[in-house]
Amino acid sequence: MLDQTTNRDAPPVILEVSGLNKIYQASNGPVEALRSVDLTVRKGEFICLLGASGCGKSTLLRIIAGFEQATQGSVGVYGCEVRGPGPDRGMVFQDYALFPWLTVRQNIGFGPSHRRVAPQEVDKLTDRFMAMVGLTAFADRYPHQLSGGMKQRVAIARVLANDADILLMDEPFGALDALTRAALQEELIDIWRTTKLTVIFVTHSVEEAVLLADRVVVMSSSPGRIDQDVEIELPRPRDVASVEFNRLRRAITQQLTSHVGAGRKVAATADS
Ligand SMILES: Nc1ncnc2c1ncn2[C@@H]1O[C@H](COP(=O)(O)OP(=O)(O)OP(=O)(O)O)[C@@H](O)[C@H]1O
Repeated sequence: MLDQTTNRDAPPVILEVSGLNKIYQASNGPVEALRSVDLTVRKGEFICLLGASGCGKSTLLRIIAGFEQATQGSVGVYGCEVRGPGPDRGMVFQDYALFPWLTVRQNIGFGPSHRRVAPQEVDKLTDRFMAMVGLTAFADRYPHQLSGGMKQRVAIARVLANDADILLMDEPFGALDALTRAALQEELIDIWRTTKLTVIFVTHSVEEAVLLADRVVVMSSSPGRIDQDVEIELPRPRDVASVEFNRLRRAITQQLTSHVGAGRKVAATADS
C-alpha cells in the first residue's frame, strides 16, 4: 500500500476503498467474493487490478462504480461515500454496451445531451472525442457496422464526453484480436496522458498489466483479497521484450501462481 504520510509531493488520493467485504447470496449458499479490501488511488494514476478468474476483480470494480453494494466497508470518491453510480466515474465494459439504435455521434453525445448541455456544446464535445479516438469518418455509422476495436473506441469516447474523472475498465480489450488490442492499449495510454484521467483497469493478463499500469494490484481468490501492490517504474513507452519488463512479468506471474496448488495453472495469463 502507498504510505500517504511520506508522499507529500504526490497527487492527492481521490479514491479510497476501506475494509470492503462482499458476500453474494447465491442459490447454493453464500459466496465470499471480497474480504478486507483496502485500496487508495491517487489522481491521475493508472491502476491495473490483476488476478485469476473469480478472484473478485469485477466485483470490486462494480462496487467502486456504484453498481453493486458492499456487504461491509466503504468506497469514498473525493471524500464522499459512494452510494450509487455517479458522473465522476465512467465504466467501459468488455462487451461495449453501446446503444445499438444510436450512431457513433449519438452514442458519444448521449451523456452530455442527457445532462442538458447546450446542443452546440454537445457537438463540440462529440467532435473532440470522436477525433481523439480516430472515429470522425465513422460518425454516422451504427454499432453493428463497426469492428470490435471501433466499438470499444466509441465506449471510451462516451465516458470521456461524460466528463468522468475516473475511468473504470472491465477487461475492455479481452474480446479483441491481438493486433487491435495492442493498438488500443497504445491509444489508451495516449488518451490517459492527454486527459490526465485516473484509470482502474481490470485484466487477467500479466503482460497487459505491466505494459499499462503505474501500479499493479494483484488479487488472490477464495475469498478475493489484495495480495500485492506493485509499483511499475518502467519508462514509457514500454518495451515488452526488455529484460526489466520480463523480470517484472515473471515476478508477478510467480506471485499469482503461488496461490494455487503445485502444478495447477491459474486462469490469469502471462502473455495474452
Ligand atoms: N451476482 C452474483 N451472485 C453470486 N455470486 C457471484 C455474483 N457475481 C459474482 N459472483 C461470484 O463472486 C466471485 C467473484 O466474481 P467476479 O466476477 O468479481 O470475479 P472476477 O475476478 O472478475 O472473474 P473473471 O476474471 O472471470 O471475470 C466468483 O466466485 C463469482 O462466481
